[in-house]
Amino acid sequence: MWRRVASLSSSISSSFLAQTASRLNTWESLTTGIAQQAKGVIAPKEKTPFITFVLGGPGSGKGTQCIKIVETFGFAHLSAGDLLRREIASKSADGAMILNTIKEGKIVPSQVTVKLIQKEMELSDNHKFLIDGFPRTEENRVSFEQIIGVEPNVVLFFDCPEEEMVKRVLNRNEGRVDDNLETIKKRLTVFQALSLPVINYYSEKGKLYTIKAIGTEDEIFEQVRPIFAAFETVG
Ligand SMILES: Nc1ncnc2c1ncn2[C@@H]1O[C@H](COP(=O)(O)OP(=O)(O)OP(=O)(O)O)[C@@H](O)[C@H]1O
Ligand SMILES: Nc1ccn([C@@H]2O[C@H](COP(=O)(O)O)[C@@H](O)[C@H]2O)c(=O)n1
Ligand SMILES: [Mg+2]
Repeated sequence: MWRRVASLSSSISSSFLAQTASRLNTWESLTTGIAQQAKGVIAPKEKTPFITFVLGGPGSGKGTQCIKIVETFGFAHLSAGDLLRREIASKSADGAMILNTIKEGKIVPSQVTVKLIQKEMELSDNHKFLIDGFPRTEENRVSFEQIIGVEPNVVLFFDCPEEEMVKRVLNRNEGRVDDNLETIKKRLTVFQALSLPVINYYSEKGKLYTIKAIGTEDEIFEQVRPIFAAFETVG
């Protein structure tokens, strides 16, 4: 588990703690922070996180390609949509609000989604994360930076024509409440208005890798593979 109770000795000097705190890498902001480290409550994670945001319109094939990335490169896959659907299924306090938002093809308040992602990251033993379907809006993006305190290393954008996305979603057959023509149209509008600006932001930052998301699943993965292979070589 990422967040472990540490057995740091209470006899550790304050100067040592100050030095340690100053060396803490970005991992620590995932937890409740340096203050708790200094109190000896939480042990730092050994490895720097490697974060990939996976973006693209509804049905562009994000989830499908994430499965292949996990199999090939050993990432932990955190799908924002799956985490939200799990909240609905667990009948949590936010469940009804999340269900209505998803049915409307709108975006759940960032605080809710980021907290779910944060919890999963903390529970994971992995340090390589694929965060699928997030950030969907500038608000999502800023909220992640503020709460988690890290930026992505890589941003993948699955670029797919609208008619292909609609066809795939309508054929998905997984019983999702948003897989109907009415909601898909709304989701496509939200994607254009709110998600494309986030994609442009990462393009300007030089972090964006655009994948032409047409062809077979294997053909598309052959565009994805070299991106992660290059990072593996770097170390
Ligand atoms: N290259 C492909 N060719 C044809 N169908 C595909 C391809 N990739 C994925 N699919 C199918 O399209 C549907 C949507 O794919 P997937 O669920 O991966 O998309 P997504 O981007 O995660 O969508 P959403 O944002 O709605 O979760 C699935 O039924 C999947 O099996
Ligand atoms: N960052 C996000 C991600 C998703 N949602 C809501 O969930 C719906 C389904 O998401 P998928 O990634 O599984 O397609 C999406 O349409 C949103 O309603 C969200 O609010 N914020
Ligand atoms: Mg998906």
